[in-house]
Amino acid sequence: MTKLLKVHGSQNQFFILDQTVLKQPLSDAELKALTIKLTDPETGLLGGADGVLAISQSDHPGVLGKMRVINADGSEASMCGNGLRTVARYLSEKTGQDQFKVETMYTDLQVRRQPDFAPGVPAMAVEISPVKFAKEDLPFDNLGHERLLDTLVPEFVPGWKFSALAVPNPHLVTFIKQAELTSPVLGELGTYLNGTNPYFSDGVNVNYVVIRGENELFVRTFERGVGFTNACGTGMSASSLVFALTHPDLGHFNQPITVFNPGGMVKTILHNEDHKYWIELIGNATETHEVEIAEADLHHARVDQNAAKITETSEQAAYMSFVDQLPAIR
Ligand SMILES: N[C@@H](CCC[C@H](N)C(=O)O)C(=O)O
Repeated sequence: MTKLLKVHGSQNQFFILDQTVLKQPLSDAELKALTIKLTDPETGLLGGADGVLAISQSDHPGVLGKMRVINADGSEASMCGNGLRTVARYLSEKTGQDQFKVETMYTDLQVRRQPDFAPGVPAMAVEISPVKFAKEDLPFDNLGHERLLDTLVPEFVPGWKFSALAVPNPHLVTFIKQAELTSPVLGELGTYLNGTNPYFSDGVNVNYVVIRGENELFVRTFERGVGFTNACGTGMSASSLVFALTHPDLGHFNQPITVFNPGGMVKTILHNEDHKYWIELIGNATETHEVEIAEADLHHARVDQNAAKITETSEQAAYMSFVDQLPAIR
C-alpha cells in the first residue's frame, strides 16, 4: 500500500504523492489522469482538491526534493505557494531538517519551518521568486502594452486597472471594492482569460484584491486550471507586491503584510535585493488525512473510496479554531 496525504494551505487543497516511495513512479500521463480523477469533487477522494503535488528526487546539491504542481484539470503549473508550504513540511518531517531548498520547475526555492501559526497549526515560510513583469514572461499579447502596472485595460473590464506579473506562474492583479467581491464579473473574467482568448494564450491566475488598511489585504483568486479557490499563495504574494508598488503609503517592504483570503490568512514579506524582488510567504501547512491505497490503483487512476483506507488527523479542527478567531474573512 502507498500513502497519499490530503493537505492544505489556507484551505487551498491538495493531495501529496511522494513518487520516491513507489516501486515505479507514475508517468506524466498517469499523473495527469490520476489528478483529474482524484481532485474531482464528485468522483474524487474526500471531496476532491485543487491539485496534486508530486514529489520526486532532486539531483541539485543541497536540495531535498522536487515539487511538481498538477492543477485539477491536469495542466501543470510552474509553482504553487500554498502547496510548497505543505511539501516543505512533509520533507522537513521526513528528513528532520528545518531549513532547506526545494526544486520547482524553474528554480530552487528556500523554505523554513516557522513557529506554529496557532495551537496545532504548523506553519512554514517559503520563498516566492523569481518575479518578472515583461509581457513575454507571462505571456500576454494584443494589449498594446509591454507591461501592465495599474494600467486601465478596457478589454477586460472598463474602468478597472490591472497589473500582470509572473512569480513565476502568471498572475493578474486588480484592486476592487469590498462590495464587488461577489460580482459575477469576477468569475466571467477568470473564465474568459482561461479559455480561448487573444490575450493570455496560456491562461492566467486572476486576483481580486480589497485593501483593508495599512499592510492588510483580502485576496480572492480565480485560478488557472481550477477556478475559484479558497486561496492562492503565489496570488497573495503577487498581490502584496503590486500593493506596495502602487500604494506605497499603505503597503510596505520588509514588514509583514497580513493577507486574508476565503480560506484563512497568511503573512507576506516583500524584499527588494540587488534590484530583484522576492517574497516570503508564511502560513499554515495542514495535513488533514492519510490515504492508504494500492500502488496499482494510482497507476490506473482508480480512486475508489472503498478500496482506500482513510485516516483523519486532528489538524483540521485546530485549523478551524484558528480561522474562527480571525476577523471576517469574506
Ligand atoms: N494555488 C497555487 C497556484 C497553483 C497553480 C495555478 N493554478 C497556476 O496554474 O499557475 C498557489 O498557492 O500558488
